[in-house]
Amino acid sequence: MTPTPLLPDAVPASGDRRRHPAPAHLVFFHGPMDCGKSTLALQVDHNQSRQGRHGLLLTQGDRSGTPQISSRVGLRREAVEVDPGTDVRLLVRDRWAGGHRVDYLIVDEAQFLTGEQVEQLAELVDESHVDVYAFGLTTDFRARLFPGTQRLFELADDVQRVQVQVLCWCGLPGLLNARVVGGVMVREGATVVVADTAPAAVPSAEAPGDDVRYQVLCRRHYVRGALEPTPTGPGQLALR
Ligand SMILES: Nc1ncnc2c1ncn2[C@@H]1O[C@H](COP(=O)(O)OP(=O)(O)O)[C@@H](O)[C@H]1O
Ligand SMILES: Cc1cn([C@H]2C[C@H](O)[C@@H](COP(=O)(O)O)O2)c(=O)[nH]c1=O
Repeated sequence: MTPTPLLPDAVPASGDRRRHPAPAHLVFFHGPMDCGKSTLALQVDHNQSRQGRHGLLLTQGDRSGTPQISSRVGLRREAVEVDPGTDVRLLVRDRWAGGHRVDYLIVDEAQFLTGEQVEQLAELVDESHVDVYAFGLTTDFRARLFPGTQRLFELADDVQRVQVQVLCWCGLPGLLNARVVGGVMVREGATVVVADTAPAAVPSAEAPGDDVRYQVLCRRHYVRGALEPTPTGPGQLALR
């Protein structure tokens, strides 16, 4: 953890402790792609702001290509884009310096945070009484924890798997994100390649000109690399 906390000597009226006497929390909601994380992020923001609390929305590499939190349900809200060099404590402090309240943070695409940024979030919770609600992928296309996710698992007060099930093509719950490049499932490449689950053409630095998409699979079909059954592949059909 960083030993030099950016303690807000003059925390503005953000933490009205009479109305919110409970300690602040770092909560992490996680799941595979398309399980409703961004939708939930916007719902949490909506419910918090209805209480008169003031939130700051952060994201990184939203699929829309713009600084916003966008849900496939159709909801979207403007957000502040962060990158691996952003000190989230300074972001909040700058808001306070500008006279804005920040009672809570909504952090979408939290899997892309660095471990240090997760520690900064924990510091905001513990030292400045800012609630943090983070939303992100559990694992990458190699079925390994993202670094930000791992640190959130380690530090969050509360870790919750998003309840909505994404279904593999076989009907079982989908847990793992397959990356599909040019129609083929790949297991090597850059950790971060922003793209959707819908089959749309997205230029990729690692495979220029190829379409990149993701498909959520159950573990068995992820391990076997079975994107879907094909009429010419009885072995794949037999997997069902
Ligand atoms: N037309 C629709 N009607 C109802 N629900 C939808 C529709 N389109 C998408 N969804 C829901 O939105 C979910 C994806 O939400 P989203 O917040 O974009 O996911 P994530 O951020 O986890 O990738 C889907 O699992 C599905 O439940
Ligand atoms: C598995 C995996 C995903 N990504 C990218 C793809 C999308 O842009 C986001 C996840 O978006 P969602 O809101 O959860 O649908 O992450 C990646 O860069 N690397 C991966 O391994």
